[in-house]
Amino acid sequence: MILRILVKGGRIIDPSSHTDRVSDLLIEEGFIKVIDDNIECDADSVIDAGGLWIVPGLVDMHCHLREPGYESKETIYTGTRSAAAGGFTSVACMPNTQPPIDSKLMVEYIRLKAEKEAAVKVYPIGCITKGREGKELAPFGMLKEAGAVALSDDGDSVANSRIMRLALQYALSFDMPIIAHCEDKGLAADGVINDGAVATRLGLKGIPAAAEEVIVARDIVLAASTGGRLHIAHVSTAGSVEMIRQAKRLGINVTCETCPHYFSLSDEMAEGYNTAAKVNPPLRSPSDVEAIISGLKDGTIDVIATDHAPHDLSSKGDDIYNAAFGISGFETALSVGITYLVDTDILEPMQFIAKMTHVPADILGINAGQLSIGLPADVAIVDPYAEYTVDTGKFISNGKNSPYDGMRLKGRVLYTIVNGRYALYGGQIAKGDGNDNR
Ligand SMILES: NC(=O)N[C@@H](CC(=O)O)C(=O)O
Repeated sequence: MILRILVKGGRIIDPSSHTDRVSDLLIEEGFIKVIDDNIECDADSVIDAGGLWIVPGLVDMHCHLREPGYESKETIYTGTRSAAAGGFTSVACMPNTQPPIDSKLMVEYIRLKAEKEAAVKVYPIGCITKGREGKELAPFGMLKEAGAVALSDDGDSVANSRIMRLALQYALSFDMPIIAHCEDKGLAADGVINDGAVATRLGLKGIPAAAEEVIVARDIVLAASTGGRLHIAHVSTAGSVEMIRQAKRLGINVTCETCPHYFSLSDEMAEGYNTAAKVNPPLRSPSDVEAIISGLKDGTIDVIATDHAPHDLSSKGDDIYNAAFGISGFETALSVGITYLVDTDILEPMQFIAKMTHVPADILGINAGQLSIGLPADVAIVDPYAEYTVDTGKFISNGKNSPYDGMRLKGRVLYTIVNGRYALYGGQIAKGDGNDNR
């Protein structure tokens, strides 16, 4: 096992300490030991990081690892290796598994399985309601005690406003955020792509922006009246961004995330009845994409999360009506951000990295997303200039469902270090104890 890793001459970007400078970083026995210019010492592994970014291991507050219940789509083993390939060192997984994560036992199951098999740190998110049925609150206190970091019925809204109100109130006692999937099922009906010109041209049933926005509005009202901690998941429309902007101005306790596909792709991707572009909420119009970008720029949108939603080939198929919603997102998230936000000068590297590191970590209340002396060494080393063509056949994830397949993107993760051990080395998933393939 490697005890010392010395990273030489990289651009250290640590938004939590407002650091952006070229320096060396020394990792010893799992922890960040020194960050300084010209560290001279013997090390078991030395990385020449000239021209590379050294960033805190990325934190994803919204992903689907599919275990238990949907192991043909993904497992904790494959999903966390896919996360490592994308530079993530901490991921929070959604509870829409089978059975759902709505009890102490289920949270413990995920944590034990992760302890044995995961390549990165896994933080379970518990259900808001028992069985995700929207009827009765799950036991928040027990979920928290077992290690759940947030609550969500993701995949569905809590349709009953009274239950949602109770959830926001009750979660306050445990200081847990409620992560809201905002979708009015009556309005979304059996739509498959965004309701708009593209849906009309293709003759497909649309999901209107209002399906998201009416629930965003409701949940903001409920957060205002309860003081509860509301985090709105996968924001996709201009109307949602504007409401959240106003809510923040009014001092309402709300944060939100968007996903790489909502700032880089529009509903035009559905052309050719492309099932890889079918996702919930759907890819929206170009003007929504613009609004998401301005929300990221002015800070209305706090977090970039992947909503990594892997599916097997048979769940996607060719029939857009029957295909499952979801995009396999871990392995393209960072490069989509570099290509569409940093390279285009919309965000500074520091602003961009903040939304994928300490900001989601702070919302979840986990000790991650920063490069500080004495903290566990969770680090990603990235070549921000490397261009490549996405080939989903090469994804580590079992989910090959990505609309970026064949696209040119910029930015590659070369090394991912978790607790001072390599999970990714030279772009390859590490074997054995994490340091065997050096
Ligand atoms: N985001 C998606 O398109 N899919 C999610 C669930 C969901 O949020 O609908 C999934 O679990 O596959």
